[in-house]
Amino acid sequence: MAREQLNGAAYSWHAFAERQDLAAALAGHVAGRLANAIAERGTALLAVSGGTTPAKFFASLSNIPIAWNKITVTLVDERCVPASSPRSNAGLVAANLLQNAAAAARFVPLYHEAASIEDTWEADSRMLRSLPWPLDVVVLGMGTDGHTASFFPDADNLEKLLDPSSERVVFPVHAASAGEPRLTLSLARIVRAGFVALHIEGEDKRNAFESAMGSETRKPIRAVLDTAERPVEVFWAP
Ligand SMILES: O=C(O)[C@H](O)[C@@H](O)[C@H](O)[C@H](O)COP(=O)(O)O
Repeated sequence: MAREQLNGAAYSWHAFAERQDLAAALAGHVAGRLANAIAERGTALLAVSGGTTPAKFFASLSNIPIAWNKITVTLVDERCVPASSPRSNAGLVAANLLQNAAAAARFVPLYHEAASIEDTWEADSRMLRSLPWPLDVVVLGMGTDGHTASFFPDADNLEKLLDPSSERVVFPVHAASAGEPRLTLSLARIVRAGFVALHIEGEDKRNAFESAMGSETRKPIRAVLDTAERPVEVFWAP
């Protein structure tokens, strides 16, 4: 687990030969952090990303016997679609993580089918503020464009999304590259987590990550690494 220092970005690189091995190892790290949080403060707050990468990790984590009834799970970001949509991160989490032992966890979604994304945003801000912040664990994904969460490079409010001093919990995101309108946790909430993991798979994403570490143009994933209160733990498999 070499600690890499590329142009000042502090992170630990955990490489695995097989994606299933990564899933089991990441699940073990996350479960351990959640159990520690419960021991320390009687509860734990976990935020996970969606997309196509995390399903194996979710399945591994769902089977680990920790005190899931004391854990709140929420999302790093969400597509503004019904939970029944195949694009829904809430639907992905329900089908893959909130199963087995983890079925006892409390899940708090970001998106509710409301009149507008802004209505959802306001409602979510009030509801999400009541969660037991700070995050104990956050698991991020990344796109080959260097986005993470819904911090898309073409987002119309990217500066606000990446403001480390923001008091906002959640922001609406409109970005042509995002597909649907999104809701995303603010960078400020993500970087204060006790454990920040980045889960990426494939050569394209490894190249994109290394490019973001060395690039003059500051990609969103680099903004997270630069402002995280602890080195980000990167989990990668080919
Ligand atoms: O809602 C989402 O899409 C995610 O939260 C997003 O940040 C994701 O982690 C990356 O886009 C990678 O997605 P893949 O795992 O599909 O490559």
